[in-house]
Amino acid sequence: MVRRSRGQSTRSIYLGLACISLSLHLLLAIFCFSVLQSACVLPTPFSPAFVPRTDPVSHSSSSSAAFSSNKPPANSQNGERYKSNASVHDQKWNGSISEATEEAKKLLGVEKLMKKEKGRSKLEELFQHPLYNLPRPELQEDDWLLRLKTDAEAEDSVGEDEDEENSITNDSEWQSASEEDGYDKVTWTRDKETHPPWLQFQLGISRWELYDRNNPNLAQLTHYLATNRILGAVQKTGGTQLKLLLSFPNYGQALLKPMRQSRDAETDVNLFYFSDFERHNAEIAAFHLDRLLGFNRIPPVVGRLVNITTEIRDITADRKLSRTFFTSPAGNTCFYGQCEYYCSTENPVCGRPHVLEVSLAAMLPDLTLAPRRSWRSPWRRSYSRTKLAQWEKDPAYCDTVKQTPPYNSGTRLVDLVDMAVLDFLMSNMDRHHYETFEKFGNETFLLHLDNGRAFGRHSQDEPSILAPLTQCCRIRRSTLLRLRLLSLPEFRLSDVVRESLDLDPLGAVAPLLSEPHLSALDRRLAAVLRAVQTCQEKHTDVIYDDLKKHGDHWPD
Ligand SMILES: Nc1ncnc2c1ncn2[C@@H]1O[C@H](COP(=O)(O)OP(=O)(O)OP(=O)(O)O)[C@@H](O)[C@H]1O
Ligand SMILES: [Mn+2]
Repeated sequence: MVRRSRGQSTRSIYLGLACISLSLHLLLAIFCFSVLQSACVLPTPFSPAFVPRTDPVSHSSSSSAAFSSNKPPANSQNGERYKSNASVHDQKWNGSISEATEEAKKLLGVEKLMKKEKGRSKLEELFQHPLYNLPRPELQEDDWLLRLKTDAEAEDSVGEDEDEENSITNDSEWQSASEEDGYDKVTWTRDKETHPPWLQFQLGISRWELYDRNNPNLAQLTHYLATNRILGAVQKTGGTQLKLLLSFPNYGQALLKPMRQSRDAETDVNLFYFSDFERHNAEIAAFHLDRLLGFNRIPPVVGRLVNITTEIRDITADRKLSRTFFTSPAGNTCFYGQCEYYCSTENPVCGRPHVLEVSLAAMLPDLTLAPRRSWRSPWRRSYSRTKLAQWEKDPAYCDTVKQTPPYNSGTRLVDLVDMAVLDFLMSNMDRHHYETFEKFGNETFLLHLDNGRAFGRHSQDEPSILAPLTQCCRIRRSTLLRLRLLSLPEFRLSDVVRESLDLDPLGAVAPLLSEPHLSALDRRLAAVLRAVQTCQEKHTDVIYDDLKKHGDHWPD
């Protein structure tokens, strides 16, 4: 009797355990199902991991959409996307849990997305910070570099265009060219919406910056540079190294710099700064870094894979360039062009066998429309193997500079310091000149053009690049506060640069900056902050307070 009841109770314990185990499994299954499902519906075009990382060229459209995204992921547009994707997956995953798991495993980058969800996007958070959204002064008419002529002006000026500097006559000038083979028919009107991205970019240049980071045109511009058909390619004159000017069917142009050495090759220690090769990835990374520092003073640059046989050799009308093409012993198409440095058979630019990585920079308006002034940098190096420049010998050099126009008034000196900070972070020793738009006189930003010799070495820093800061002990408050922000773990400079560069089409081929270069950025940022600290210990007027007009709630 006792044995039977004991047998019964053992059976009910087993039954109970089986029930508990079953419900636990069920719970686990429900939990897994919900986690996997949310991992699959999270991707939006704002997330670079959403993009298959095997086809860099075709993925550029979504990646450049991500480019301009400064909005939080939880905006209404994404909310809508979330809903519709969820319902698709509800239908799809009516099958068993194991099927669902398999489906989930197949998805690329799920793990990365889940991490990202947990960690949020540092880049998006950075661009939402008040220091990146300072109220801008209302722009007056003469604060824009270019403007479209009114109908009346356009009619008056037929045949006498020289009268009107800085104005574009709209479509009439382009009509004749559109008859040429390959160009698009011009359908632009005075309405901004009808303008191709390159024209919107040029019309958006103001006295204070090259572009507005929040303008959606920026993404369209980089997308079009990365994907548009190449109609023409000629050598670009000016400067010392090989570069090409590409033309597109919508009349846009781009400045091409080719990959000349492996991305991770550190500059040879025995090469002078003025003998180093230029790097295509440095041009791309410099644009991203400048944007992350809140400067917006480098024309947008994007990476692209080009077929040098079909997209350059076969279409170029530049005889001097086409004569330099050859097939290497390894069967790769190569060319070397004509220029002062490294344009010889011994230093060819080669495809694999035809494909070459390049950087493409959006072109500034033609010099006839928007003339620029080139300024010799007071901290220019000697470009000699033996001589030192004056600033390298005289510790009080800045006292002289401070008294010399245009550095004796306005913001020119702190503009130079901004440029020195950018250059120190990326170790660019080649800033011999800088340019400004003539129209804006001395009250304007400095163009940070030509960054090809940056990011040459990661294992070493070059303190002399910071001379404008260490010798003048002056820095804009907004710059300093942004630098401090970028030194915090939640916005760490290396992390936001990595995330930003991941959005470039070439980021899918290999990281545009290797990890040692990224950590060098953090190390150098700490050095800049230490230099400011040292200045503050000796001087009281280190900070140029450009934030006063925005209220006094900023920390010191
Ligand atoms: N995005 C651009 N749009 C229009 N013009 C540009 C652009 N970038 C550069 N330039 C012009 O082309 C010239 C040459 O470009 P860059 O300085 O990059 O070439 P480089 O061969 O590296 O020159 P250098 O030998 O002087 O270092 C620049 O001085 C500048 O005036
Ligand atoms: Mn250069």
